[in-house]
Amino acid sequence: MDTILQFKNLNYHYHSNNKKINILDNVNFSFQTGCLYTILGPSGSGKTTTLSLASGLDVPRGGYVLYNGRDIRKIGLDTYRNKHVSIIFQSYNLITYMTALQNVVTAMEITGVDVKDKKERALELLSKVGLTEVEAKRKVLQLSGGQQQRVAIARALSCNVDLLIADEPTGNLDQETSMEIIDLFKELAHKENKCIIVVTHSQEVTKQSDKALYLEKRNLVLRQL
Ligand SMILES: Nc1ncnc2c1ncn2[C@@H]1O[C@H](COP(=O)(O)OP(=O)(O)OP(=O)(O)O)[C@@H](O)[C@H]1O
Repeated sequence: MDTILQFKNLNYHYHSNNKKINILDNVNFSFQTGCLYTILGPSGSGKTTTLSLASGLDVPRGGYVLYNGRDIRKIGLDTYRNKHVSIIFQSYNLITYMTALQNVVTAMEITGVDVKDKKERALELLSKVGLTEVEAKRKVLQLSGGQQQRVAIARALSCNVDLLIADEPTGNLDQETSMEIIDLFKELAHKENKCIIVVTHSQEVTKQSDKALYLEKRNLVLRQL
């Protein structure tokens, strides 16, 4: 296991009514490949902020986010988001008038991934996440919530990244389907050496992760599982 993502003296605050509100205060943590992490914490504690910083959607007020030892601002936030990290959302964010297959192929075209036969690669990824070819060729709205989240995961995998970041990926799913999605994340971490970071409110999801982090007093604390 190698360190892929590192928070170094990370600070984040915002101003409200001329008052400085601290969200993250000197956070230091290293995330490794081959590991599924969950981040838990009360509403408003800064979980989404943490994911936004990790995925380069926002920049810290102080400190660094390092990807393979390099400050992501030096890599360039657009390049980082395009080539090194994929984000999975609770609401899937798929293009609903397209098929599952078209969604994955379109993502590959946008990120400019270097694959000869994009359709074949997309079908392979959709099969890996548990969708049949018939399901892959259905419009996404004709798929269940769990199947749509699988499409979102296949899309995230299509740009060959080793770092997947998911914000409440099972928030819209029932318990059984949530566990299936978490099993899939675990498999990707353990068999394909991905680093997967999942924000969740669910204790059940947390129990399935390799390492559980809790946002407490503006810091990330490792919790015993
Ligand atoms: N730039 C900003 N301006 C104003 N408020 C902000 C800003 N950034 C974050 N906040 C506030 O900081 C707090 C932390 O937000 P964040 O969304 O990260 O929390 P969370 O733990 O993900 O919450 P939830 O579980 O409800 O999604 C919230 O109260 C949010 O409104």
